[in-house]
Amino acid sequence: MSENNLPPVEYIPNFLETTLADKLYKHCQQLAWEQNNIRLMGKTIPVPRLECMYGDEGCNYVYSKSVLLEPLRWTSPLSEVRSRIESQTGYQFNIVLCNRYRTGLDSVGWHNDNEPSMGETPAIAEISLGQERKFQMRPHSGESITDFWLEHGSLLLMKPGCQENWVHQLPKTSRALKERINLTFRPHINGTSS
Ligand SMILES: O=C(O)CCC(=O)C(=O)O
Ligand SMILES: [Fe+2]
Repeated sequence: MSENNLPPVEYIPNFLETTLADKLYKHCQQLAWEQNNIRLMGKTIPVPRLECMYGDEGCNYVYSKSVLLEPLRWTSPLSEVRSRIESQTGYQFNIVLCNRYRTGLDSVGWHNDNEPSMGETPAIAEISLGQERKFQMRPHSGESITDFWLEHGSLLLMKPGCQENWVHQLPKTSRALKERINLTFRPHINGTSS
């Protein structure tokens, strides 16, 4: 794959109208946020953000081989936004992994989302709420970085092929930033398509 290729994503600013995005943001601030830890070389390291997961029953999710997330039951607002994303993108999602970046120092490092529980070549859809943040993508074996600025109410759709060939991150910044909440809708092989 050429390094000059652009990542297979679709970015839709204002996917949610501002009043709906504001309402959803307020709702998401009340979700069951947790501080998780990963185990790395015998050490326990707190992940630099808060997390929680909602979804269909039985759709457990494991990442970094050490964090097990069990889905809480869909709330109505999360379920409504899932339906809206499904009907506009044509992809199906069984879980939503939610991230809360409290300040610019909260982040997620370079990675791809390739957990086997998502099945082969998954599409992942991300809704951003609150503080706009820089999100970066680069080819797995390449240096050229594409920056996206993810705005309040936007949708970033990572299409099939993205997780296989690209990595992404939300870098830390020392700028004084407010909080951002991100909702990542994912498929799950144990999910029932409805
Ligand atoms: O917050 C973001 O935009 C990225 C989150 C992410 O990459 C993930 O949850 O796997
Ligand atoms: Fe990710």
